Amino acid sequence: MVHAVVLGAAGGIGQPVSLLLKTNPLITKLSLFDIVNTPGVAADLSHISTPAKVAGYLPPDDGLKKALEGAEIVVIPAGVPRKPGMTRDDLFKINAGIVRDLATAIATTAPNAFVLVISNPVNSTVPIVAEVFKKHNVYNPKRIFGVTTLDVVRASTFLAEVNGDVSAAPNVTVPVLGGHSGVTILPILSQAKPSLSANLAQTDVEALTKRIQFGGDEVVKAKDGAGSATLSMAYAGAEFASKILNAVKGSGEEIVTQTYISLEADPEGAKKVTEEIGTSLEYFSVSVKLGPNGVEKILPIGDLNDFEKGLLKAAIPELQDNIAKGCNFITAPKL
Ligand SMILES: NC(=O)C1=CN([C@@H]2O[C@H](COP(=O)(O)OP(=O)(O)OC[C@H]3O[C@@H](n4cnc5c(N)ncnc54)[C@H](O)[C@@H]3O)[C@@H](O)[C@H]2O)C=CC1
Ligand SMILES: O=C([O-])CC(=O)C(=O)O
Repeated sequence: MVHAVVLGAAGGIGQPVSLLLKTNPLITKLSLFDIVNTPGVAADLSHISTPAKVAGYLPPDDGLKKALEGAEIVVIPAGVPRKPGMTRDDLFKINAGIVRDLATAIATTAPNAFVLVISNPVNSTVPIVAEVFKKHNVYNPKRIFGVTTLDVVRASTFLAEVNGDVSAAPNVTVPVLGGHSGVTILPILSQAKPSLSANLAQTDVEALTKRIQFGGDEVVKAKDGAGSATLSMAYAGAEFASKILNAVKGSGEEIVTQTYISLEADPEGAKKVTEEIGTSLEYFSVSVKLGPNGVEKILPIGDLNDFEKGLLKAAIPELQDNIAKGCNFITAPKL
């Protein structure tokens, strides 16, 4: 019996992610909120013969509060996407306020829900959600996640392609750490499983790294003004939600994934990661073990080669700026 909510459910990601959540047998109630079109999306999905009972909500008559009542997992793809020439940080102006307002509603109506933040810039929007929760005295860093699964999905696909066997992609894993924008995305290809093809030259590794870091731009360019990744993001978002739900269910299997979180989620694990990074960062996409309460353990980064150490060093200034910008938006808002 799980009540899942999608905020921004009528959008390019919102619709397909709602579809995929409707097919998750663990979800028994699916509430869809957006500023437009949710009654139609909900009516459409409600004809699918899976357990979840679907309802659509709009802002009038306290729709957001009604959608969130009793929510156990909230997925947030609300906000504007990029157009060619824009960075994710350029979305901050519009999306920061949207995410703040939605986080306020969650903090007051469903403070114990798992919150999965998709809206960009993720490096800043996750700190925004966390600061709003702190303000309402309901902060639990184990339950607030930046969804970076698309980077992980891309890494598997692109590496399988480079290794010459795309069909192997489902069994290829690459930890992707750091953040979710350009140089802050850190694919740790030296830890890929199965390991990189031995005849891959360093120039190929660098090209592959760049492709994973800028995979979002590839889609923005191909869509040519019509938005950014939606379908692959919906797949990734539903995969991540399913990992959380399986961990909550306590299936017994070990669930490890990467996600952008506050390192406060596991102070013991964070100590080691901070030592490995060499700088104290409040938020970082790390490998985590998930459990019934969300983040159970932050896992160490592990060995990096010199190229990866260089990537990590290059990611830190942008991450620091993005984190500070998100936190300050709530703690020191400009008048
Ligand atoms: N984390 C990640 O890996 C990825 C993140 N994204 C981000 O996801 C976000 C959404 O992208 P798309 O779905 O393509 O955009 P979209 O424009 O197609 O959909 C966004 C939806 O949000 C709704 N919305 C706007 N303000 C709202 C509010 N206050 N409350 C509820 N809903 C509201 C809109 O009405 C629209 O339906 C963007 O910020 C994009 O950059 C996109 C791809 C990957
Ligand atoms: O590139 C974008 O703006 C959307 C996104 O985050 C991604 O596809 O990774």
